[in-house]
Order: sequence, then C-alpha cells, then structure tokens
Amino acid sequence: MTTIAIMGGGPAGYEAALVAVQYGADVTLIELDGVGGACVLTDCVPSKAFIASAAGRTAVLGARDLGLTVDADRVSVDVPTVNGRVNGLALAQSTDIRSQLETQGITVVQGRAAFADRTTGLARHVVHVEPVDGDPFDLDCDFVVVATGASPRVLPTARPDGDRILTWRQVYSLTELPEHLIVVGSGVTGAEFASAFTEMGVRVTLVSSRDRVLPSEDADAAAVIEKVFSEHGGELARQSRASSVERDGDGVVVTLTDGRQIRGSHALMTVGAVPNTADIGLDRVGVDVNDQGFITVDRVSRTSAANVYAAGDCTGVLMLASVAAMQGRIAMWHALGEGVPPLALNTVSANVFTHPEIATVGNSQADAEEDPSGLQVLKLPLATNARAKMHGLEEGFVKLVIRPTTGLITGGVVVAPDASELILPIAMAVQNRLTVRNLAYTFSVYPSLSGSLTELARRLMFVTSGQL
Ligand SMILES: Cc1cc2nc3c(=O)[nH]c(=O)nc-3n(C[C@H](O)[C@H](O)[C@H](O)COP(=O)(O)OP(=O)(O)OC[C@H]3O[C@@H](n4cnc5c(N)ncnc54)[C@H](O)[C@@H]3O)c2cc1C
Ligand SMILES: NC(=O)c1ccc[n+]([C@@H]2O[C@H](COP(=O)([O-])OP(=O)(O)OC[C@H]3O[C@@H](n4cnc5c(N)ncnc54)[C@H](O)[C@@H]3O)[C@@H](O)[C@H]2O)c1
Repeated sequence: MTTIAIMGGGPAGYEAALVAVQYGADVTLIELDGVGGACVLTDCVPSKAFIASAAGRTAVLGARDLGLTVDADRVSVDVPTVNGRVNGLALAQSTDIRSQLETQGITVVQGRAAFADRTTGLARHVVHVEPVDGDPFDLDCDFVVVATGASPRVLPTARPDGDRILTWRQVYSLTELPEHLIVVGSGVTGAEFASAFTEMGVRVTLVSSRDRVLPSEDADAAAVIEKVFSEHGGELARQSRASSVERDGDGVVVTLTDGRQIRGSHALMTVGAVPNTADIGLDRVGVDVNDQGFITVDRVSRTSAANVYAAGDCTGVLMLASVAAMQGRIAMWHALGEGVPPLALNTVSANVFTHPEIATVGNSQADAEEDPSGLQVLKLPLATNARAKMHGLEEGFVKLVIRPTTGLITGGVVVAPDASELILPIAMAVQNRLTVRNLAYTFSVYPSLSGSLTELARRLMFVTSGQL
C-alpha cells in the first residue's frame, strides 16, 4: 500500500488527503493546531464571518434608504458576541472537516511534522512526528506533501503584543471596538479589515505604502472601495510606509519612514505573510526554496526532491484557499498516476470581501493595456440597473475583457455587494472559452444584477470585429 504523509491540515493538506485516500493510499495528516488549518481557524473563515457581522450593521442602517425607520443610536456591535460567533463557527468548521477525514479512513495526528531523512536524494522519506499528546514517532513514506502554510509577517520594529498592536489572527480576542484603528498595509487583508471596521462604526486610518488601496487589484475597483471607505469615515494615508509601531500609554503611535506620526488606540498589522518552511528539515531532503523561503514547485506541485510535493501558501504561488486546495489535489493525482492537467492560474476567480466586494477572474484591464490590439475592455456601471436601484445601490460595475477578433471572454471584474456570487458566469465563460455572443444570448432573470452582465455582452457584440 502506498504510504503518504501530509504536513499541515489546511485546504492544501486536507484536500490532498481526501484525494489520496480515494486511491487506496495509507494517509497520515499531521496538523499542529487544528484541522482546516489557518484558513479555517484564524484567516479566511473567521475574517469572512466577522465581515458578515459588519455587513449586517450596514444593511440595518441602510434600511433607512428603503423607507424603514431605524434608530441609528440603538444599532450597536456586541463585540464579545460577534467574536464568540466567529470563533465558534471556525471551530465547528474544523470539527466537520476532521470528522470527514476520519470517516474516509485518514489518520489525523495533532502535532508537529518535519523531515528526518538520514541521507539526501532518496526516493523514500522519513517524517518525524511529535504529537501534542503521545510519544514521537517516525513515518516511512512513499510520498510526502508539504502544506504548512504561512504566518503573519512581523516587522522587527512593530512587534504585536496581542493587546494594542495586533496581527490579523488576534482581532477575535478583542472585547470592545477600537476607538481609532490604524491598519498598516493596504493589500487584501488590510483592505478587508479596514472596510469591516468602518462598517462597524470604528474610526479607521489605513496606511498604504502606495498611492492607492489594493495596489494589485483593478484600479477602477480600488477607486470605488476608496470612495465608500471615505464615505464611512475611513482615512487613507497614501505613500505612507510604517517604520515602527509602538505602544504609547493606552494607545499606539505609528511612525512613518518620512517622520510623520499617526496616533490611534490600536494598530492592526497586515504587511504580508511569511512561509512556514524554516524548521521542517527541507534541507535534509533537498527541497529548494526561493529567497523568501517559499518552496519552489512546478505546475503539478512537484518540488526539487523526488516524491516530495508542496501545495498552498508555503509555495507562494497564489495565496488563496481555492488554489491551495487545487495544488493539493493535483499533487496527489500526479503522484498516484492520474493524468492531470497542470495548475492553470488564468482561470482562478478571486474575491476581495470589502464593501462592496471586488471579484475578478482571468485577464485584467492592466493586461489589456499591455496588449491593446489583442484584448478589449468594456465596463458597465450598475447605477442604471433596475435591481440596483431597488436596493439603493449606487456604486459598483461589471467589466469584461475579451479578444475582439474572436469574441472570446478572457476575464472580468464585478464590483457589487455579492460580487463573489456574480463572478461565476464570467469564470464559466473564461474556463469554457465562451464568447460574448454566448453570454449575450443567455437569459438572465429580470430584474437582477446579473442582467448587467448579459447587457454588457450585448454591447460588446458591436465592438468586436464582425467575425462573431
Ligand atoms: C485574513 C485572511 C483572509 C483570507 N481570506 C481568504 C478568502 O476569503 N478566500 C481565499 O481563497 N483565501 C483567503 N485567504 C488565504 C487563505 O487563507 C490561504 O490561501 C489558505 O489558508 C492556504 O491554505 P494552506 O493549506 O496552504 O495553509 P493553512 O491554511 O495556513 O494551513 C497550514 C497548516 O499547517 C500547519 N503546520 C505548519 N507547520 C506545521 C508542521 N511542522 N507540522 C504540522 N503542521 C504544520 C499550520 O498549523 C496550519 O494550520 C485569506 C488569508 C488571510 C490572511
Ligand atoms: N479574500 C481573499 O481571498 C484574501 C483575503 C486576505 C488575504 N488573501 C491572500 O493572502 C495573501 C496575503 O495578502 P495580504 O494583504 O496579507 O499581504 P500582501 O503582501 O498582499 O499585502 C501587504 C501590503 O502591505 C504593504 N506593506 C508592507 N510593509 C509595509 C509597511 N512597513 N508600511 C505600510 N505598508 C506596508 C505592502 O506594500 C503590501 O501592499 C494574498 O495573496 C491575498 O490574496 C486573500
């Protein structure tokens, strides 16, 4: 029987385990904290549950625009209840995944795993396991999957104390809302928390090292987020790189590289993530890492060492739960002899859970600007959509990227409250090589926000080159 050890029980690890066991392998999954990994326990799942509470407050207050009487002073956030719900939901999800794994026959060990090979270059590997309760033991394996994830990056001059200077994993132990939260770092994590805390009525300053929020996202989408953020009272400190964050009595002071200082009650550090690859014995097996410590993998998740695969955030390929899970599955399909298509990043859909949300898939407007003869972009604001008017939506848009010569849809952006749900038709089109004509001829419900997608496709039929 093929013996497989999986280090780490996040989406990369547990999805790899579920595939391996289907092929009759003897699978042991070793997870330090809890099954589901950081994704379920501290990162993706809790943050989205927290954001759901923030969005609930916005929805209640927004009901005034729909003719309902709401006493704004009586809409308050019960922080211990919100965080209790968040933490309880994460634990429940972890328990569900663990029981699914065990029902399928996967051995789950809570503990730390590391390579213990005595010689580099062998095809079989030894994984040393130190369970949290029980004696250490070694596993002799045909294949190993490294899926150890990543951790918040800590600046030496801004050490989190869990009280006033927080990582994103420490937000859920707050017992009351910050008076003035300074969010340092305006990537996806920073933007999501800045948006959620403003929705909860907190004064937020977002420190961005660039001249805009979400530097890697669609510029039009980021502009909408900035506008809504400032309407909710948020302040954006542009071109501002934090050089240190220190306690100052009951508050914090963030010092910027140009000497300016921003004072607040709390600081939330969202300055990126570092891979958990330092102390797992990768050098004993000859697994290459890049200069930031991320494991180098190919598109079927192979590392530089024979029969060692790696998946998820520890590879830094695209730090999304969906990509981690797919890398884990691909690793096991490949190892166990299944013909598998390599990972294709041009079809990945992703969502930023700000208010409103930003969902993207495939080619971006930046791609189109680099290739103006090959790609064309059209944007349609939602403001004229009947359903948007009914719900009082004034912001947001849909955008499609197409190949004008063929009409193929190669990418898109949706900015809307439920963009994460609305992106699927575009993702289907990109994945299945559909054209604007295919989308234009599709019935959408009237009235619906998705009606703007079919309308945009109809408009695009007239900017394509006549071959449709
Ligand atoms: C705030 C935040 C919100 C996010 N929201 C989203 C989202 O909405 N959608 C999305 O797609 N992605 C989201 N992400 C990204 C997503 O959480 C990650 O891409 C995902 O967790 C990666 O999964 P993974 O399996 O690689 O690692 P993880 O989920 O980090 O799991 C790795 C596990 O390995 C364990 N481990 C580490 N070392 C060892 C060892 N030596 N032995 C045993 N176990 C070990 C760790 O304890 C950890 O539990 C978010 C990230 C953050 C920070
Ligand atoms: N909804 C989602 O899918 C979701 C949510 C959160 C995170 N993620 C993923 O997790 C990964 C990490 O995202 P992230 O936002 O945590 O990290 P990131 O590395 O993407 O962004 C960190 C930001 O902090 C800035 N920064 C660094 N040092 C700074 C300093 N001293 N002062 C001010 N700014 C500074 C960087 O310039 C960067 O813009 C991403 O790949 C992201 O896609 C996904």
